[in-house]
Amino acid sequence: MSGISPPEDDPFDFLFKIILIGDSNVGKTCVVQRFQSGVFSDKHQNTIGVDFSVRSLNIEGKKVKVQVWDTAGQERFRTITQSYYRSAHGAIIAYDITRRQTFESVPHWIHEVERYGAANLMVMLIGNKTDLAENRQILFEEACTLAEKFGLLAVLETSAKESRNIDEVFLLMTKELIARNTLHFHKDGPRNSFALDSRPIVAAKEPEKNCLCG
Ligand SMILES: Nc1nc2c(ncn2[C@@H]2O[C@H](COP(=O)(O)OP(=O)(O)OP(=O)(O)O)[C@@H](O)[C@H]2O)c(=O)[nH]1
Ligand SMILES: [Mg+2]
Repeated sequence: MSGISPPEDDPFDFLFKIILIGDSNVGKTCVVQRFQSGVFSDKHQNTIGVDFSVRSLNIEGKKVKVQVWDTAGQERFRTITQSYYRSAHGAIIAYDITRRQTFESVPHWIHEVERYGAANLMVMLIGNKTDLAENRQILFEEACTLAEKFGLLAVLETSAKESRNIDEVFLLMTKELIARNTLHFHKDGPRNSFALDSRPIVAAKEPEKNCLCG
């Protein structure tokens, strides 16, 4: 496990904590690495517990700090990972488009989010490994149906290997979090303090974004 403490002189307008969950080996760590440093490594190591990374984005003139909590998919780490749900603002559930079993686990992950996450936690779904399309076992439409059924924000298909849709995932989530004004950075408060707005999040229809959900 590794930790991040933002330096004192690193101001930001928004801070969002996004937890990445899903079965083991779907590519969560590779997605985060691609987002954070633009690299993909075939060298595989299962995540132990939770790994933290951070990236700053500039969105419409606002400095947005995105903390990503990359969790272990393996069952034996479940108790550790569950303890991180509560303070996350967004959750990304990942499955592997070439392994149906990982898609069938998605309702389980949604249940985990409902059980351990905050009431207004924003949830989106990603189907990773689109570079292996010849081995595809889940159609995009199927994922959309599931996302709609559970009222998720969006579905995007990604490839960490070929860098497809990776930034888009985090941008979509972050923009929605800003748009719904869920988090207000208290410039006059203690360093890096924040408060959640009490307004409930209502999923917006955004068919033009190719997500078909909400
Ligand atoms: N072809 C392909 N392989 C990928 C992609 N993303 C990840 N992989 C491979 O899938 C395997 C698992 O990737 P990880 O990122 O470690 O999976 P994880 O979901 O973090 O697994 P846990 O940490 O155990 O939960 C590795 O061998 C990666 O190289 C992708 O987009 N395309
Ligand atoms: Mg991992």
